[in-house]
Parts: sequence; structure tokens; C-alpha cells
Amino acid sequence: MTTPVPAKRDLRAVVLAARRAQTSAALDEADTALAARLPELVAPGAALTVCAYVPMAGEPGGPGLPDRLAATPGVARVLLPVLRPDRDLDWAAYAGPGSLAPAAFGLREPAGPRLGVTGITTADLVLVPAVAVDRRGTRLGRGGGSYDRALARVSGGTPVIALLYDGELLDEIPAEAHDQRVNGMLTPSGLRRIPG
Ligand SMILES: Nc1nc2c(c(=O)[nH]1)N(C=O)[C@@H](CNc1ccc(C(=O)N[C@@H](CCC(=O)O)C(=O)O)cc1)CN2
Ligand SMILES: Nc1ncnc2c1ncn2[C@@H]1O[C@H](COP(=O)(O)OP(=O)(O)OP(=O)(O)O)[C@@H](O)[C@H]1O
Repeated sequence: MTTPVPAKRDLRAVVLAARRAQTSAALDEADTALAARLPELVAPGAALTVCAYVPMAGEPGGPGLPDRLAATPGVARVLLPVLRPDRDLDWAAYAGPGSLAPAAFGLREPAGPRLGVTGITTADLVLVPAVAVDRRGTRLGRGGGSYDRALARVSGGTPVIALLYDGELLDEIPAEAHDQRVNGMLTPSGLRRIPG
């Protein structure tokens, strides 16, 4: 007999409950360890455009992620998502502390010029939020399908890395046809690349 794979919705609820059960001190410590590993993704002499995100409360990376990334040697430009009414993602450059504006769902978003949904195609590296990822790189997100659409525009050679807390790499997430895989994940314990 095989063990049934729990549905995405159930997996999402389990992982998000585990995040909420962490103390803020434990989350801060994990976010600090994660951020300290950002240089592992970037050659210091590079001048990369990196698509990232502004972590919400309890989301890997912590609120300081855009600043940590912007300060990472080899990162020239940080682009952040702007959620469109149709749940697709527009993109805009991160302009530094104090430049983000409150948006729907408690998100904080850049207020500057929008680059359009194809802004993500200018990225050399894409860091994505995730609830969990499995061994094949199947990503579980918030359920809006935003990154499925955005990542479909990224060319094959561009690394897509999910930021996760330890324990959020799962054996198997039920994959659907539209699901876009990630190439690896960065956790407080290290970078793990998906072979292939
Ligand atoms: N930090 C961060 N930014 C991001 C994402 C993300 O996952 N994390 N997104 C990733 O796509 C996009 C935003 N998508 C989101 C979609 C839903 C919810 C949310 O909180 N949904 C409610 C239910 C909303 C409803 O009423 O339908 C929830 O989950 O409780 C948040 C962000 C773009 N920016
Ligand atoms: N290319 C697409 N165009 C329109 N809708 C899509 C597309 N891809 C996925 N969707 C829809 O989005 C919904 C949620 O998909 P899924 O559960 O994979 O989201 P997710 O990856 O967890 O969310 P997110 O990317 O926002 O974090 C599904 O109902 C799916 O049909």
C-alpha cells in the first residue's frame, strides 16, 4: 500500500501553522542565518539583477531581505513584485529603506515605476517565496498562482531559488500541470540545488 499524498491545501495549512508556532526570536534567528547565506548565490564581481520579495510576517528572509540583498556584493539591482488585480505579478525596482508602500493582504510593495509583467525576464537570479518545496523542486505557494504565471516567463538558464526554513523541504508535493519548478532552495542550513 502506498501512503496517500496530502492535498496542497492541507500541506499549506500544516506548514503555515508550524511557522506561526515559532517564537519571534526563533524566526529572527532563522532569518539572520538565511540572510547570511545570500552571498552563496552571487559571485562578488557580478552585477546581477535579482528578483526577490518583501517577506510578510513569518515568511523566510524577514523584513530586512530587500536591504540585505541590495547590500550583497555582486547585486546591482533588486526587483520586487507588485500584485496585480488578476493576481499576476508586475515588477518594480527596490529604491531603499522607506520606499515601500502598504498594499493588499498586508504586503509591502515598491511605489516607483512599474516594469510590467515581463520585468522578471531581466533577472539573472529569482528568489521566490514558498511555503514548501519537494525534492523535485515542486513549489507550494500561497495558492494565488502568481508565481506559476511569473516563472513561466523566466528563461531556462536563470536560477530560481526558494527561501525556506529548515524542515520545509518535503518528500512530495502533488504537482499540477501549471506548477513551475524551482532549481534550488536556500535555508538557514545551506543551499541545496535540485539536480537536473
Ligand atoms: N512576501 C510575499 N510577497 C508576495 C507573495 C508572497 O507569497 N509573499 N506572492 C505570492 O504569490 C504574491 C502575493 N500573493 C498573495 C496572495 C495571497 C495572500 C494572502 O494572504 N491570502 C490570504 C487569503 C486571501 C483571500 O481572501 O483570497 C491568505 O492566505 O490567508 C498574500 C499574498 C506577490 N508578493
Ligand atoms: N498560468 C496561469 N494562468 C492562470 N491561472 C493560473 C496559472 N497557473 C496557475 N493558475 C491558477 O492559480 C491557482 C493556484 O495555483 P497554485 O496552488 O499552484 O498556487 P501557488 O503556486 O501555491 O501560489 P503563488 O504562486 O501565488 O504563491 C490555481 O487555481 C491555478 O489554476
